[in-house]
Amino acid sequence: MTLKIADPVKLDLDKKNELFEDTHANKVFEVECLNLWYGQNQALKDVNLTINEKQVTAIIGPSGCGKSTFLKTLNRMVELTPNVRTDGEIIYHHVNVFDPSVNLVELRSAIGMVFQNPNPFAKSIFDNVAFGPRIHGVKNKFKLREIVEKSLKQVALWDEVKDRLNDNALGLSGGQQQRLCIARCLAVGPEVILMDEPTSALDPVSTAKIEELIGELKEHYSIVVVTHNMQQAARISDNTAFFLHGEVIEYDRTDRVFSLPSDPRTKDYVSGRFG
Ligand SMILES: Nc1ncnc2c1ncn2[C@@H]1O[C@H](COP(=O)(O)OP(=O)(O)OP(=O)(O)O)[C@@H](O)[C@H]1O
Repeated sequence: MTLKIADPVKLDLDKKNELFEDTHANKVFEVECLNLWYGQNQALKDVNLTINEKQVTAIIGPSGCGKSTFLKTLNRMVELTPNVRTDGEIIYHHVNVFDPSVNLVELRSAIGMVFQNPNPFAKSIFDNVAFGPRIHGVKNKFKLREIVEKSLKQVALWDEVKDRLNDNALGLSGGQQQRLCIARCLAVGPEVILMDEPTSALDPVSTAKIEELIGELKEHYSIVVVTHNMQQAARISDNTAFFLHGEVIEYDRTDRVFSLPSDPRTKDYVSGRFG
């Protein structure tokens, strides 16, 4: 783990967050000078950070600090909100995601998203998982069945639902519905999974299962997770970014953010003094 400058002794602490870089990890995103406005309201301010491949990156911070906005900007879902304006760059595979040539359907398949409240479609368990592949033109029923089985196995739901794949997904428990939504996301073969408070609507047992699943998924996927739960961030993430009023105050290895934060505002937040 090194910083991107030659002489750490001369490190300007204000710049440290922007320069944190794990030189052993490949980058999946390089976010540079990202600003975002909803109408007149600036929600992201000069965000600079790199997100590592096949690691879990946690985004923490008090309500309204821009966590969800940042997450939804990574696959441009934020643009579904009217009057959004951005500047800066998000480099993903050497391409700026804001480039007009970027195909948004492809971008959002490669960078999938799981939301706070499980949101399965009012369709069968099978059809929920097969939905994305069908949109992408997979028609062969054996191929679809293979994708559905693989995706449900990846989220450890297969054994619980294999005998009732035609039942309505809304009959599943909240925790099962959330695992189904993750399976639905995996079925289109993403590289990155964005999770917006994926366990905040779940009971402790279901939460533990999702946390365990996140630990397994990072072997194959890069995961960015917004969480209000600092213990959760500490348990599941490799790196943590602390946002405040739309700015990244601190970004570092999770153990350092929680045990040796460099900014007093991070220290106050992680020790529960505000937020
Ligand atoms: N659709 C929207 N239209 C206008 N302003 C918005 C919209 N969504 C968010 N904002 C504003 O952008 C800022 C950041 O909001 P955001 O939802 O990203 O914060 P957050 O950190 O995810 O909050 P929370 O933890 O409460 O979910 C806030 O000032 C919020 O009011």
